[in-house]
Amino acid sequence: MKGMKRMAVMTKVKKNFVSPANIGTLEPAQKSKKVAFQTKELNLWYGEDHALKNINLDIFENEVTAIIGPSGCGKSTFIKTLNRMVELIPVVKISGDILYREKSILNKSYKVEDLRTRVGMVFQKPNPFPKSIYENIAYGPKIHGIRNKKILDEIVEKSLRGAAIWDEVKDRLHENAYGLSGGQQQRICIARCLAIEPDVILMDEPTSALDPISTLKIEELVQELKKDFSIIIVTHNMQQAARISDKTAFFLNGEVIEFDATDKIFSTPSDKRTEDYITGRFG
Ligand SMILES: Nc1ncnc2c1ncn2[C@@H]1O[C@H](COP(=O)(O)OP(=O)(O)OP(=O)(O)O)[C@@H](O)[C@H]1O
Repeated sequence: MKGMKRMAVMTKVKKNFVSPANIGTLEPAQKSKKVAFQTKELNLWYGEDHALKNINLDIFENEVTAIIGPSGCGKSTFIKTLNRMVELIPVVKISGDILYREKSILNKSYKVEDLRTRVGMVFQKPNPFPKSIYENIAYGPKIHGIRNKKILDEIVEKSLRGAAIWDEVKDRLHENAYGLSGGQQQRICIARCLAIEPDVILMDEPTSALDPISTLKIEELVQELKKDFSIIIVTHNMQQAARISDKTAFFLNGEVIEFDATDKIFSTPSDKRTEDYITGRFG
């Protein structure tokens, strides 16, 4: 299975947390990184409401990209365009383009099912299925036709290890996931996402419903996961963006005001509006 190596790396959740003082020190490898997503003059309307305006962003692989901005500025809308979830809303109109691994996902011939196996999503509120922990993780692979119990067992273990929750649940795999704490449920949702072996993980405020310790665990996990995945995280928490992201995009009224290395955004932003937002003068 091609995820074996990837999963082996993911089993170690390191504790070498990036402190705000040394964030964003971009390694030389950065220059050779590939672009996972690229949006070109992306516009989106909900009926008459122009929610995204001329968005041009490059999302690099093996990086954490934080999307910040005040409520209603289009952050969730933006990430939901990347897995085409937004098109479930009938009034939505889109112009421009979104390239995933250099192919237009807005092209009618691009199958949304293919996209969703490459681009996983974790939501604000943990949303496990009302099933056992095991079934939550095995669900996606089963849908993709994997029936062999031994292979499913391996995927479940690797995914739970990858989401840094194996040790906590290994003895209760057949208990209902609803019996776990909110923070554990969120890591189950991340494990469920890993089980389909995505390439990109979209996270929409994944820690906003969690206590500080669970939040820290998810933040550490994100740092570990970026070795194998590209992560895009919407957050209202400035410290979180500063702690865990490599790049930050500041959205305001549907526009990207500034997109840069996170240390630059948080130390010397180019735009006064970015500075006002990150220093809490508005939003
Ligand atoms: N399903 C929808 N139908 C119509 N308008 C919508 C819909 N979803 C979002 N909008 C509008 O699009 C704009 C952007 O909303 P979005 O949820 O993307 O913002 P956000 O930055 O994620 O906000 P928050 O931080 O509060 O979650 C808002 O004006 C919102 O009212």
